[in-house]
Amino acid sequence: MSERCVTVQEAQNDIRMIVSKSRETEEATLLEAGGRILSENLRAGKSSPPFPRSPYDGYALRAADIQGANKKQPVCLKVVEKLCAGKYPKQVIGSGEAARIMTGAPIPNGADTVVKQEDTDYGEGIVQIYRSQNPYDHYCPQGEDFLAGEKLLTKGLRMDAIRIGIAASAGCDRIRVVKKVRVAVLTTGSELAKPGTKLRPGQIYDSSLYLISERIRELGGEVVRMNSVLDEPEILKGRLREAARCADLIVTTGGVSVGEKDLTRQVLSQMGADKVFDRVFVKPGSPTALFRLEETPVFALSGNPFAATVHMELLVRAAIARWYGCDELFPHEKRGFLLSNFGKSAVSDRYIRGTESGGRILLPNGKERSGILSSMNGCNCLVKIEQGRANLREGERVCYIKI
Ligand SMILES: Nc1nc2c(c(=O)[nH]1)N[C@H]1C(S)=C(S)[C@@H](COP(=O)(O)OP(=O)(O)OC[C@H]3O[C@@H](n4cnc5c(N)ncnc54)[C@H](O)[C@@H]3O)O[C@H]1N2
Ligand code: MOO
Repeated sequence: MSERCVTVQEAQNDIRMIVSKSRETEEATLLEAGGRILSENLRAGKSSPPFPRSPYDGYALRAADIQGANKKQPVCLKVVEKLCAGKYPKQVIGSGEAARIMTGAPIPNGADTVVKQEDTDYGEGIVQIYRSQNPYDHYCPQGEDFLAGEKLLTKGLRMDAIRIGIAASAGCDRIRVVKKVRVAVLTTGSELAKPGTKLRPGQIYDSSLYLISERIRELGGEVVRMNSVLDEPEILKGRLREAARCADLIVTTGGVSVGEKDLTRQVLSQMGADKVFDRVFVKPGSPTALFRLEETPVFALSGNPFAATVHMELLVRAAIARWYGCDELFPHEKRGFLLSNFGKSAVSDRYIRGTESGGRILLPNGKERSGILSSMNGCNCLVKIEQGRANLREGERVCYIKI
């Protein structure tokens, strides 16, 4: 069968076609909701604040009563009630009256403004007011934050601290979320050693297993299998079969190049997996392939940890975004400026590591080969160097994706 080499955009279109949006939802308490994806719109049951409230410690009164008041000619009002936060007013404020009020307490009917206590003599029975105010100055109306029935959060949004706070402010203690996508991560390579063990000659520590698994969790997935697999076809087959039984997506690394022990494609084909594409026209990680094993998408990433990271962000993340119907997770391109020069050109688009702040991107000095991971420390974006562009200088415009 002929080789299918796709651009990143074509690969992302393929992913949209083969990964279906999950319909499975569950309930999560607000304490469990961080990072989860809302599966239905969240509407306010009640207005917030539920009553007009005081933004200051002071006196609630009628603005008409204090017109022209100042320190030399104060207005005296009778204090008819004291209202702390949590109390509900019993009195209606009439002309010539005021209520002592604390921040957060309901403003009583009849009053239309609150004068800060610093602008009074702090009187208890009678208070002197030293300033004039307009109606609804220093006044938080009912529903100032949101009204009952208002849509506060749209389905497909990812819950973060602010959104959890918004849900809580609307009185929700549980929200409906999309069930977590279950992902199996298999790294392949007979040279891979488990961190914490002693390296034998020829071995290298398996960084990608931990890197990819943690990234899946950061993106809201559940890692259901984490296996490091020897370059042995039968072992790999067994692991892939198990993974297909329990996972919605499978991510493998290594074994996709042309070497004698590069078995991943071969094994997947022997298992009857359908090939979606063989290669991506991009550097690094051009040997990245996508298969479908019994309907489960299998992302076969290349072994070099940085190349695996690039395709984790461009492709696996696109799949997770699709699964959740969450556009915020999708690796959208943004535009920025380089703060460093970049010398290499490429026959295809190339992604390099960078650190972005305010649209300005610093590149680490050297150490950018796809097997090098340590210089990723502190990086927060992947910068796209378009095919044919060479000798990029500081100040040039580039596209990047945030990670
Ligand atoms: N003759 C050719 N050789 C290679 C080509 C080519 O076109 N012709 N392509 C190169 C490119 S580009 C890449 S990318 C790699 C992809 O190779 P594989 O995906 O088969 O990856 P491996 O050979 O298994 O590993 C590559 C490299 O990364 C190390 N590795 C692998 N897994 C891990 C891990 N989990 N943690 C840390 N390091 C890992 C591995 O030891 C190798 O050094 O092929 C090129 N070759
Ligand atoms: O595509 Mo590879 O990661 O450049 O060596």
